[in-house]
Amino acid sequence: MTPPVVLTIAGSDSGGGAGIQADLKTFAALGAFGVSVITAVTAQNTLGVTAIHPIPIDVVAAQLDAVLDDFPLAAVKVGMIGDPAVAELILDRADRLPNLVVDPVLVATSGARLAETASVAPLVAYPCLLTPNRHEAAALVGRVIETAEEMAVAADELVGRGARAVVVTGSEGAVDVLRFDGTTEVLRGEPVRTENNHGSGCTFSSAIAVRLAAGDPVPTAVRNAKSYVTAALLGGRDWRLGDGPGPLDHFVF
Ligand SMILES: Nc1ncnc2c1ncn2[C@@H]1O[C@H](COP(=O)(O)OP(=O)(O)O)[C@@H](O)[C@H]1O
Ligand SMILES: Cc1ncc(COP(=O)(O)O)c(N)n1
Repeated sequence: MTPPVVLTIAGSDSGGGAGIQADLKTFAALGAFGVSVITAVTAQNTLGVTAIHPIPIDVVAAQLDAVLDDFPLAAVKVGMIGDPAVAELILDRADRLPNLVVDPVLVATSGARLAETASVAPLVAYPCLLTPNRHEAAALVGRVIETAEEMAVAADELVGRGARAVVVTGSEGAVDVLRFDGTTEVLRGEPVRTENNHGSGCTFSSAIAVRLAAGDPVPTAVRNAKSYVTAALLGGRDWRLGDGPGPLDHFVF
């Protein structure tokens, strides 16, 4: 059977654990056919980011149009965009981008700054499914977020700005908060004791996109994606693929 096509619009991670590389592995692992629009090339490994080269906007647009002109997209995941012009491009083509999941990538797990808050601002007001981690949600609402209650208030505020649904993720504690359709759901996962969490956010948002493409309602897609990330974190727990926080085992199944 022909698989559903899922698009990632994101940056390349030379270390293979996050960005486009994590997205395409997640798509393949969960049964989707992945296509990609690369917005930036990062020189990166498990220890950090040493260079960022944004792709010129006309080349980003050409990639997007090449994909749109030939593939029936079932869902789209947006990761690192780096430049407000890319956000504007996505908004301009948004009526052809179904099941839009936006991970407002601002800071890498290693702490390196990957984008300015202003670059994702135009997308935050679009009715997409937003997946900020606690720190990204804090940058978007302009205050520190620590507790699940604060995550819920921030998610509600971001829905108020136009998002269709918001999941604020809590990293190691494995507690995420979903705000959708007027209700708040606190998702309590199994906390995995691991150093290897590089790309967990990219993997989570990509898995949500695949599950939406498969027809899951939003809360089911988010729960299924969370189970997949937990399994991939468990699978890669003992891997030693670099001196810093390593990647997940995307093909754990
Ligand atoms: N150590 C962990 N154990 C269990 N779940 C985790 C762990 N680290 C991250 N997660 C989960 O991975 C998903 C991605 O979240 P997060 O790591 O916060 O994203 P980001 O990479 O953007 O910081 C969330 O569902 C979060 O709860
Ligand atoms: C190119 C690129 N995109 C995104 C991330 C965020 O990774 P994480 O999922 O660990 O927050 C990254 N480190 N590099």
